[in-house]
Amino acid sequence: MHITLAPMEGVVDHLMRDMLTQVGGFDLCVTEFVRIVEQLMPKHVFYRICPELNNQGFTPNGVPVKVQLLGQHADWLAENAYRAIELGSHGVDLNFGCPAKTVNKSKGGAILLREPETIYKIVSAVRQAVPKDHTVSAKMRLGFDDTSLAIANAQAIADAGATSLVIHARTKVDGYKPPAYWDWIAKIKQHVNIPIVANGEIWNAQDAVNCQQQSACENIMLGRGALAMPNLAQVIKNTQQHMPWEQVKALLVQYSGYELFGDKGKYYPNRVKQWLGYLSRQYPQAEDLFMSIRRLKSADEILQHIQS
Ligand SMILES: Cc1cc2nc3c(=O)[nH]c(=O)nc-3n(C[C@H](O)[C@H](O)[C@H](O)COP(=O)(O)O)c2cc1C
Repeated sequence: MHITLAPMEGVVDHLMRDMLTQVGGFDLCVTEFVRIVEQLMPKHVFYRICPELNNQGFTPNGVPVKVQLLGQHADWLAENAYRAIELGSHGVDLNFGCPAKTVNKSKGGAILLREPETIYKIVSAVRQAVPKDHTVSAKMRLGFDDTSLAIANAQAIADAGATSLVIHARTKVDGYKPPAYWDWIAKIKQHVNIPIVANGEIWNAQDAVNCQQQSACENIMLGRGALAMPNLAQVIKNTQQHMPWEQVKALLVQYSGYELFGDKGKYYPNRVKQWLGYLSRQYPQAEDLFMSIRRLKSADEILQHIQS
């Protein structure tokens, strides 16, 4: 079984990737998306989203990292994909799943699932630009409004030459509301001939087994579940016990003590809060901590509070 750590804008940054891959069980990470407009993005944008590019695209303990791109302009996505590879990304991933209004308004993310032909154009252009020895993967939801184009979109991605496809088994309209429709992935799988990775709503080992069975996929991607239980990949792969709270707290201190964006540090307390929100699903102590820091604004105050 191959387990990928999901891209999660606003919380799965390079430090989170470092911590979770050290805890172990992950074979691949995908970055938060780089939003591509009509330009070749400056190199510093790629290094900011993916500092692992300074380490040949690996996390400190050697797990490969793949840069994710989001946008609607095939040619610009292709140029930027080439740049990501040149800088050291292990393949590139294309985001056809983001539900954010701002992103969808500018025709990026899940809204493209209304237009399989545009998706085909994007994936083909990127495939042509990226050297053959690098993978081009895509990540999609089951659709925007409904599942009527799910198979057409997956076929467009496969026909355009993508190496693999991650399917988050819900439509944009479903949002993040349970359940995830894993059986839909199995349906799609019958119509495409590239490897598929199943994603959505895996919170424990039993969910992983159910997902694998219903989706007919061996390989999975973990997002919120891995934030709620930092050793979830190990629980699933190597039947580890759940990580005790004391260990989780040590990771929290590490994460909280890190000035992620330097002078743009205002983003950083939000990341800690967001992570605590996910941890609250598994650890009551996290919920208490979240309640006590939720009004705090500065990184220092939050760190002191978490350490106390
Ligand atoms: C806060 C948040 C940010 C996300 N950011 C991204 C992103 O940048 N790119 C992407 O493809 N998916 C993104 N996703 C979707 C996740 O990668 C994943 O598909 C989704 O959370 C379902 O998996 P899960 O149930 O394991 O969390 C995001 C999800 C959340 C909750």
